[in-house]
Amino acid sequence: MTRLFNDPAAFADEALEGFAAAHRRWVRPVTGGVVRAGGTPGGQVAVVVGGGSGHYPAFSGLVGRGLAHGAAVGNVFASPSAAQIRSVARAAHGGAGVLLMYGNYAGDVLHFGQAAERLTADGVPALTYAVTDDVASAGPGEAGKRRGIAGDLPVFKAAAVAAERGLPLREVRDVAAHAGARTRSFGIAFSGCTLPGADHPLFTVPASRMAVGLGIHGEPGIGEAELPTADEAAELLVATLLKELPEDVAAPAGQRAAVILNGLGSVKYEELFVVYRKVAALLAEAGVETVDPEVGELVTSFDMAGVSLTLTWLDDLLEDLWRAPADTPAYRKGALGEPEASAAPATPAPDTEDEAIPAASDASRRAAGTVLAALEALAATVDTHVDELGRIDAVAGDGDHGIGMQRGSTAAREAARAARDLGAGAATVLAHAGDAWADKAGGTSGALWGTILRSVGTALGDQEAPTAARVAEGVAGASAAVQRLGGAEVGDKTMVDVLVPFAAALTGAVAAGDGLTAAWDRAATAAAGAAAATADLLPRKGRARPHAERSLGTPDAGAHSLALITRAVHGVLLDHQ
Ligand SMILES: Nc1ncnc2c1ncn2[C@@H]1O[C@H](COP(=O)(O)OP(=O)(O)O)[C@@H](O)[C@H]1O
Ligand SMILES: O=C(COP(=O)(O)O)[C@@H](O)CO
Repeated sequence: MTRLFNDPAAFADEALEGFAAAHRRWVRPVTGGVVRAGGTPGGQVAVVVGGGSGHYPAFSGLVGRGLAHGAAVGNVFASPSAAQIRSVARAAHGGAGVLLMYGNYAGDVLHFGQAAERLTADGVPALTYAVTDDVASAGPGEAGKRRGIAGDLPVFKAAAVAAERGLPLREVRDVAAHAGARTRSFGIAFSGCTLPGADHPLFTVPASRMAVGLGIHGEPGIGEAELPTADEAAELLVATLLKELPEDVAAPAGQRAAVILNGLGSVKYEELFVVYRKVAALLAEAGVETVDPEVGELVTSFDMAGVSLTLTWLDDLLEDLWRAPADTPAYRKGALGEPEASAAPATPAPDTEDEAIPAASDASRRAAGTVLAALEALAATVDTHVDELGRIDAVAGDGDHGIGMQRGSTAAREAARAARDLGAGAATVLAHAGDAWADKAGGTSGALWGTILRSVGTALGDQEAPTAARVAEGVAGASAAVQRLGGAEVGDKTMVDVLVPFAAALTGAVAAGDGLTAAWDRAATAAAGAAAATADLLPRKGRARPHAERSLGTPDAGAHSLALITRAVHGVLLDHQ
């Protein structure tokens, strides 16, 4: 239970503010996260890590010498936005490029990928690496789909030490990939976490049972079993990881491994030690030499009761990098010499970039009023359904869809209003709204909704009066852009299952001669049907994928919210026709 909070929507920002105030020796706050207080030494690759809030000490607590140069921090259980990541990376840049590192989640992949593209366009060389250590989240044949959990730490550390030793950007990424390929984790949980402001946990486990194969976002495990003793828990964790050796490790005997026994938030250190006692014995029995083991909270999930085991199978290089000293707010080992001189801030992060408002025709400015009304209706419908969207998302996901949509749609409405007040046309109002949505919400839906609004705006332009055909073209463009960006297809149980039939119905009705309002009405009806039909699908993308069976019978959260929004926008079109 999270008891101490103010406005739940401000929780992540306020926690970061307090963290930075408490740890000035190590970190300096910048827009979107924190960087090392002493900066990045000139000519050194900067390793910028990041992810959602709720996982402390990941990610901000891992910034300091011997570990990350900066951390981009998103909302609770939602990836930071591309704008946040870009800002942190520019502040951390020491002149030799930036490696962006994160766990393999849809929102992180989208936003860190977009940030890397924007940084490269800014003249800051940037590469990405997603950690995929959780063996429960996909089979060995699909290792690229696995989530990142406590294995983040050894992989981040290997890359950061390689950067400190002067390796160039590509080689630092190669070291990250090498460490990632040799890192595996597996966990169990006894109760889910409760998000700030929520009155019940994201999942529960019966008292005599445990969830097997936990996630770090309050996702339920992939299975359930009898509650074990501490020794039985250790046996399960060790046996699972010994079955999952990396390709280039033939057998455990004779190997060395970095070991992390990670508490997820409310398992006591003493309990962890009782489990570790057996973990150490079992690894020794298997002939594995443990190197600098860590027992404690390193990647958490609020107050979730759970524990995970991570093994990084070491070779000489990885052992050297794992043993290297580190000095961060939450992770310290060994002794470090005097800090090197930091680079002059090569690419200071702009706090805000005021985009000029391009000239618009009177007709487009009038249309901008309708666009603003549509965004107001959109935000109002999200507000009304925020709890319902969270509940649907919690069935197999992380329960944050309502909060994320609320943050995004509120920011979009405010940005649209400001742009409209400055005389913007329809395209510019939608572009500002889309950027604000992606920036303030982060997460998968933030990136995708930002793209939807921008795509529709591109089709409308700032000069012509929007016709029904242009609106339909814009929606079809948005549908194609979402599929390109997120890689989902119809049938994967995502918002694409609604966006594609919605766009097709709108285009079809307009081509058949319907006016915009009538065509939109038909399309919104098709959207509602398509959203309901996602209840029968098994998810193949996003957070819900590892819990596919559990989601049967419940519609996809993003599909449902999109259908609700299309109906709300129809109300605005009726009023403005
Ligand atoms: N690859 C994808 N393509 C399109 N939509 C996706 C994809 N992955 C997830 N989604 C949509 O995003 C929704 C989840 O949004 P949200 O909960 O806000 O993001 P997150 O999962 O990052 O917390 C899902 O219900 C689904 O509709
Ligand atoms: O949840 C996180 C990011 O993934 P999303 O796909 O945006 O939910 C974050 O907590 C882990 O980085």
